[in-house]
Amino acid sequence: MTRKIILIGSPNCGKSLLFNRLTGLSQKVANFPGITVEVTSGHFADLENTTLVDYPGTYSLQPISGEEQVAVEQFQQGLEDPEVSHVLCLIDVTRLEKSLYFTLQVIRECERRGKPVLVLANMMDILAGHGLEVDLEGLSRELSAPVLPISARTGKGVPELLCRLRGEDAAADPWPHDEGIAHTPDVLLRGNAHQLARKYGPRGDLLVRTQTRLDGFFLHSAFGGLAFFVIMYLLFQSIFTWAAPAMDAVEAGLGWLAELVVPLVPGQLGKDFTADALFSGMGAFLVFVPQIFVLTFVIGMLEDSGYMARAALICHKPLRFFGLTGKSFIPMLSGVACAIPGIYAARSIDSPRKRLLTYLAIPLMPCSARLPVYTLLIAAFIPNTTAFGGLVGVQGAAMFGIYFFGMFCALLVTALVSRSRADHFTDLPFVLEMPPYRVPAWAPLVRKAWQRCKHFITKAGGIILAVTVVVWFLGYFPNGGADLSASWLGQLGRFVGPLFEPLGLDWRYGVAILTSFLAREVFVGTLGAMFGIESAEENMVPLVSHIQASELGLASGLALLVFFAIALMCVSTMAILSREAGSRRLPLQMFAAYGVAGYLGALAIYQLVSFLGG
Ligand SMILES: Nc1nc2c(ncn2[C@@H]2O[C@H](COP(=O)(O)OP(=O)(O)OP(=O)(O)O)[C@@H](O)[C@H]2O)c(=O)[nH]1
Ligand SMILES: [Mg+2]
Repeated sequence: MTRKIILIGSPNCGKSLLFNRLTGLSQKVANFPGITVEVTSGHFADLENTTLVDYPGTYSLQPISGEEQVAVEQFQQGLEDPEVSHVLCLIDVTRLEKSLYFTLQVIRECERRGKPVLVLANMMDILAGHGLEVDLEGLSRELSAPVLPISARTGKGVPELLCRLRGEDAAADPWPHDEGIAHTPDVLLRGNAHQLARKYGPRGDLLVRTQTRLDGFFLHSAFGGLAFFVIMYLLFQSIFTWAAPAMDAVEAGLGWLAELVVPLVPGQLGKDFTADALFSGMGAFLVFVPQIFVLTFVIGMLEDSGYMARAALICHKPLRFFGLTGKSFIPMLSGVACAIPGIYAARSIDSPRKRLLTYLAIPLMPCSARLPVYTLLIAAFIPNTTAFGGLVGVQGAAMFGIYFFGMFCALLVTALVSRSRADHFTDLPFVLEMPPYRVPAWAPLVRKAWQRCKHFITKAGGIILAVTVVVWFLGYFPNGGADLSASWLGQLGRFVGPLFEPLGLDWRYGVAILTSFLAREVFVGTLGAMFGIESAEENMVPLVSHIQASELGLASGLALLVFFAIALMCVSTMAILSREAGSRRLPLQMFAAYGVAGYLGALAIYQLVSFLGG
C-alpha cells in the first residue's frame, strides 16, 4: 500500500529544499516567501511506496489571502486522507517564534484528526555557524511532539528522519499525544509560541544584529539606491564578461566537431545538410547557452542571498508610480530569465488589478530567449571596445541599454494602462516579509542554472531544429544551394520582403523574423542556416561576420533590436498567460498590440538613425 507524508511549514522555512533532497526532484527554491504556489508530490528516493507532498507556505491556518486559503483547505483535505500517515512540520529555528505559532496550529489540527506530527527544526547549520543553540528536548516536551534537528541544506539529520519514518528508531518514544491542545484557541497558541520561543530559543541577538546592520546599508535612502544600481549593472555586465570565454570555447568546439564530422557524412547533399542546417543553424543557437547559465546563476544568487526582497522594497515606491507594487518586482525580474516563471510568480500579488498590470509588463522584460538575438546583433553592430581600463565594455553597455529599454517599455505600458482607470492609487496595502540574509548555496545554484540551460536547449532546440531543417530545405532546393535568392525560400522572401524594407532589412531577415514568432531564438538559427547555405564553403565562420559582411546599416540593426525588445514572440508564454490570467483574449490582445508597437518603434528608430546619418 502507498502512503503519503505531508510536508508543511511557514513560508521560506526550507520545505522545498528538503522536498528536493528527499525526492530527488527540483522544485524552485529561493530565499523569499511565496515561492511554492502549488501542492507538489514526489516519491521518496529512500523510502518505498511513500509519497511526499510539499505545500505552499502559509503564515497561519487562519488564511489571510486567497492563496493561503487554497493552501489551508488543501492541507485540511490532506488530513482527512486515510493514506496520509505522517505530517512533517518544518520550522525555521532562526525565526522560532513565527514558526512555532504555525506549528502549534498544525499540531492541534493533527491531534483532532489523529495524525502523528514530526517537527523538524530546520536551518540548524546557521545556528551552529553562529555558535548558538536551541533546547530541542525541552521544546519537544512542551509541544508533545518529537522534534528532530535537521539542515535541508547540508543534509544533516536526514538519515535520522528516514529511520524515524521507517519506524526503525527503537529508541524513539511512541508518538506522544496532548489531548488538551485539540481545544486550545488561536489566541492562546500565539501566547504559547511567544513563551516557548523565549524559553527554548537561541540566546543572544547575534542573528538579528547582523541582519539589521546589513539592512542599514542596503535599505539606506542613499547607499541603498546606489547599491541597487551597481548590483543591477553588474548583473548585466556579467552576462557579457563572464560568459565570453565559455562562448568562445563552445564556438571553437563546434567548429572543430564540424570539421571532424562533415567529411564523414556520405554524399554532397548529406554533407551540405550537416554543415549548413545542423552545425550552422543549431550551432548559432548553442553558442548562447553559457550566457543563459550566467544569467540564471546571478539571478539565483541575488534571490538566495535575500537581496531580492530588499530590491522589491526599494522599488515599491517607484513602481507604485507606474501602477505596480513592490511585489511586482520579483515576477518582473524573474521575467528577465524567462517570462513563464515570472508569470507564475505573479500569483503572490494579492491585488487582481496589480497582477493584471504585472502580466502586461512581464513579456516586455528582456527574457533570456532575447539574449541570443541581442548578443548577435550587438556583436555585429556595436564596436567591441572598452573604457576605464576594461571596466566598462561598450557592448556590455549596449546590452544594459537594450535591457533597460525593455524594462522602460514595460513600465510605460503599466503607467498608461493604470492611469486609464480612476482608482489608480487605491488598492490593497503592500506587505512583504523580509527574508534573512544568507550566504547562497552554490551547488543548487549551479544545478538550477544548468537545468535552465537544459530546458532551454530541449524546449527551444526541438523547434529550432525543425525550423532550421525546413529553412535549409527551402533554401537548398530546387537548385542545390547554388543561389539562395533563386530558391524556394527566396521566392517566399519576396512576399514578406516589402514588409521589412521600410526597416532597411532584406528578405532574409524578413524570413528569420517570421520564423521567430514561434520562439525568438529561432531567429538566430534561421539566419545561421540561411547564411550557411549562402556561403557553403566557409560556413563554419561565426554568424556575426556574415552579418557584418551583408552590409546591414546600424539603423537596421537598432530597428531589429527595438522590434525584438517589444514584440511578443513566444507561443509558450501566451499559453501560460492565458491559463494563469484565465483569459484567452488577453494574450491575443497583447500579441497584436506589442507586435504593432514593436514594428512602429523599429520604424521610428530606423528613420531617426538614418536621418542622423547612421
Ligand atoms: N542555511 C540554510 N538555508 C536553508 C536551509 N533550508 C532552506 N534554506 C534556504 O532557505 C530558503 C527558502 O527555502 P525554500 O525551500 O524555498 O522554502 P519554502 O519553505 O519551500 O518556501 P515557500 O515555498 O515560499 O513557502 C532558500 O534560500 C534555501 O536555500 C537550511 O537548512 N540551511
Ligand atoms: Mg517552497
